Amino acid sequence: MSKTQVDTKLKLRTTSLDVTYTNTKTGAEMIALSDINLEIKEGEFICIVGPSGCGKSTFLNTVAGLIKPSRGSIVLDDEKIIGPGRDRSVVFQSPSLFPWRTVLDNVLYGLEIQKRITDQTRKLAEEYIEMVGLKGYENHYPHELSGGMQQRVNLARALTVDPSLLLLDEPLSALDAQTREFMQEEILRIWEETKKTSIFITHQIDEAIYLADRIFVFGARPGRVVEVVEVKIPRPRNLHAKRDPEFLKLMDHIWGIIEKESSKQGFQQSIREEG
Ligand SMILES: Nc1ncnc2c1ncn2[C@@H]1O[C@H](COP(=O)(O)OP(=O)(O)OP(=O)(O)O)[C@@H](O)[C@H]1O
Repeated sequence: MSKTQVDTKLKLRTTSLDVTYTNTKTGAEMIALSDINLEIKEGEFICIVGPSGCGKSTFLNTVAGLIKPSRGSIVLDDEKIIGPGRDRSVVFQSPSLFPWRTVLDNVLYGLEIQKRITDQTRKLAEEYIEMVGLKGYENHYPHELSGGMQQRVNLARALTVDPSLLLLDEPLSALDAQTREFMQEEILRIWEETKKTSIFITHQIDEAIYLADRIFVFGARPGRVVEVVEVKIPRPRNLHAKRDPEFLKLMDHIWGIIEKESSKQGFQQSIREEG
């Protein structure tokens, strides 16, 4: 899907969003997110980057409905988010598959708990298994699959329930570098096919630029959006896009922001090493 084909319908809006964690023993409060005001359009692929501990996962989990905001609101498809819902699927870093279930039964799990297994949804599950490149593995068990294949099963499970919004929290970070690059291409291909609005957290700036329409760069303590970077590299993209001069310019720009934020907050670790 080219940039111009992205529907302009508003998908998600956060308004004055704050999240504060309270230490249950001491009662001490820690502001994890402060005044997040964002808009995401239907069909957009959004990446979130930022220094470690800046609240990326907290943001995703709040959109997932797993964390309650201490102030502000999140509206998805014109409805305020008040808890988890079937309109959102989350893919975490580790595949979290049931070892005693086959690939097909793992993919069907989401539909099963939503009591939506029919001949039609079963067919849909099979189609997603094919889309993620696992046709022929339907009756295999997780231990018979590589890490990359397991994460594909996870992705197929998340897509099969047909969520309105796909939330991905560092889904590729457990993979080796080569598999990760391959999976980045696969994720783009699947996104081009499904056009699912997606929010994807990563520590790798190049991964964010490669995948995203826009990148939300978070700053730390308290977590907030310091810049929204638009990626104008044309789609469809392939790995050659990583050598595009615009790509390298964006890399430098985003590194600059993150390093500045990290040093402001006294983060001594090299963020470059993480990427
Ligand atoms: N359940 C919790 N209770 C208290 N503090 C928490 C809790 N979860 C996260 N935090 C704190 O909130 C801040 C933001 O954490 P979060 O995991 O959202 O950051 P992150 O940007 O996703 O980090 P990373 O990049 O290292 O995964 C951190 O200081 C973290 O220690």
